[in-house]
Amino acid sequence: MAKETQPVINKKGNIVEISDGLVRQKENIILRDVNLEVKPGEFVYLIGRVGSGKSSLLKTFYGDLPFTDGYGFVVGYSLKMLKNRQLPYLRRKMGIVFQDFQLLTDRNVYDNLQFVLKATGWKNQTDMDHQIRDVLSKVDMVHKGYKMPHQLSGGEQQRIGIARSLLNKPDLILADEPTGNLDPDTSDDLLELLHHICKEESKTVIMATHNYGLIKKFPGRTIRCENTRLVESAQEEIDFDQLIE
Ligand SMILES: Nc1ncnc2c1ncn2[C@@H]1O[C@H](COP(=O)(O)OP(=O)(O)OP(=O)(O)O)[C@@H](O)[C@H]1O
Repeated sequence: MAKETQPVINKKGNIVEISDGLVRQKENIILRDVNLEVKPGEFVYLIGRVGSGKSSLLKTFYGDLPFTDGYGFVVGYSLKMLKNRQLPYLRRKMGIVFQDFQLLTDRNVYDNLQFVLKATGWKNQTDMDHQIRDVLSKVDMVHKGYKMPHQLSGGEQQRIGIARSLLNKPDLILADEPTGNLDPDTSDDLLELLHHICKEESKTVIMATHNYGLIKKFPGRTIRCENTRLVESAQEEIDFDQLIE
């Protein structure tokens, strides 16, 4: 796959910028008047009640939902002008982490990672070996490459999910409820890892979560989806109890 060389930030220095945007699921408007600016290296939490639009917003960022109104810029791409053929390039610049890990169950960790590399155009075996080792070491799983997904704990599977998200050296990580299937201690470890990757690897992270305990433990910029709008306020002003479903 050819390299795309346009800068991942826009003229205002944002890696993500939406102004006057709409987020839709078919004919339904999920979020309106969406205004959001994210600088490289930020860690942003996206919160809100069930069905408030967190996943829809993330899907809009990775081109899974069309962006039809307003200005939308993500990692160098205009969301409005996005062509189908550009989707693989956009998605190479971002890593996506899902709640349910989404590992291929019929192959081991190494082959899961190699599958993604091959699908995104990597050919040289030595380069692939090196890259797989590198991402596994970032999540402290370098000796688990031979394991099948079912031989790993939930926390370990999510570490592999994060390793997979790092394979193409993305600038942005989108994590949709990444701790949703993990127990509290494992969730803490995972958040520590994501914050570490944000800081040490200079990645931008946008994470949707219901786990407000985690936000209190690992503070960060917090944006709410509320009544079809995005609302931002200082963390100490958020009444998390109001948000519990
Ligand atoms: N594939 C779809 N087709 C039509 N409507 C959808 C689809 N997926 C989600 N929706 C609707 O869009 C709205 C927002 O859903 P979304 O999944 O973005 O919310 P969420 O905040 O991520 O919720 P949760 O916390 O449960 O993950 C909901 O009303 C939902 O029913």
